[in-house]
Amino acid sequence: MTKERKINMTIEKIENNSLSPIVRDAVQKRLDMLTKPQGSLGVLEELVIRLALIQDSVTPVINKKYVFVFAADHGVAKEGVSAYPQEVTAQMVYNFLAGGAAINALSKRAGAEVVVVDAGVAHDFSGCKGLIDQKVVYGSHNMTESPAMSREEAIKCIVSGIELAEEYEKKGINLAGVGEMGIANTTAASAVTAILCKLSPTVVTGKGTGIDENRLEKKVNIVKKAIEINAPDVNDPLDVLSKVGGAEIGQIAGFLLGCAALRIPVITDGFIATSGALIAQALCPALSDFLFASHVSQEPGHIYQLKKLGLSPLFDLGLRLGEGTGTTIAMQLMDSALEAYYNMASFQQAGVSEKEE
Ligand SMILES: O=C(O)c1ccc[n+]([C@@H]2O[C@H](COP(=O)([O-])O)[C@@H](O)[C@H]2O)c1
Ligand SMILES: Cc1cc2nc[nH]c2cc1C
Repeated sequence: MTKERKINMTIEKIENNSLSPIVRDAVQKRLDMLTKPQGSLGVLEELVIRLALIQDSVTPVINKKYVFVFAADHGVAKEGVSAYPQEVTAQMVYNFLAGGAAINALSKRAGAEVVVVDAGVAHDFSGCKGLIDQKVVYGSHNMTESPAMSREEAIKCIVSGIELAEEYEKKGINLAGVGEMGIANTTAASAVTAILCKLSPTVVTGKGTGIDENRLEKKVNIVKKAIEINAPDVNDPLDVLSKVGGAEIGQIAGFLLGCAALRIPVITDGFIATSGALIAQALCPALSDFLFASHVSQEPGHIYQLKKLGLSPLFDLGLRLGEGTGTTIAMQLMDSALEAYYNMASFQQAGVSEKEE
């Protein structure tokens, strides 16, 4: 099967995944029987309903969670757009594998396994244990000089992401989180967001790992230059991905599509992961039905991305780390929602009087 065919078949599968009104009504009915004023568990009730709809079951299950950290480098790092040097990407990959990063600590609390994916790091990891090798590029090209990737590489990224979701479905995954690592990737995410949300780079570009005002001004100009030079076609998500995206953004987009096709609920993290979601949504608008947003990032463009996706973030904790950190906290909220759904007594069981008409 050609790679294009694989992508199209995945999109068709998502479009054919219906969300059953019968499941929705049954879950709502059960929630309303529990000993609480109707609707009083707020967003937790919505989480139960959405999980049930996605899994197409009135008894949704979350007992096999994974967080996928997609890592890649970006040629545009040469333009001085990040507060940290490019080699930090590979160094952090080793840190993830050794268990020393924030995502390792937080995933443990959430009961999720961390999966580290080399989507396009500019480093040779051969012989490195525990790393999933899906390297499409040794770092992207500097997008102020040429397209970040070729169209073929962008397509390869999407397909690798889809296939990863398929592989983990076989392992029984029933909740996924996506995160990333890549020095300078907020520059790529800003360009993708400016184009797909039709906003100025000035509005969506932020300080990433913590650059000062002076460098922020330069970063905005770099994003503008990359868009000017490459002229990505807003109606062609693969063109946008190849010209101003990056390998981790592309693999995240593919992974989200793969999860949606297989009815695996999936949570997106911060600004970069969500730029992958924008590419995926542009390829398949029905994607959002299968996607959750964990938090709202400090990056100014994140709220616009979430608006475009039609998703409400679950919390705002001032996070701007990435790695999938927000998704682990969202997983715990989902666990709480299901605990209430399965373990509360009904009005009848507890002998509590129901609402007066
Ligand atoms: O998730 C976010 O919203 C987020 C916001 C700012 C920075 N990051 C992380 O910081 C790195 C990119 O920042 P920068 O300044 O190098 O473009 C990359 O590794 C991301 O995981 C992540
Ligand atoms: C240390 C460090 C850790 C990160 N994790 C995600 N992005 C990061 C960027 C830096 C610089």
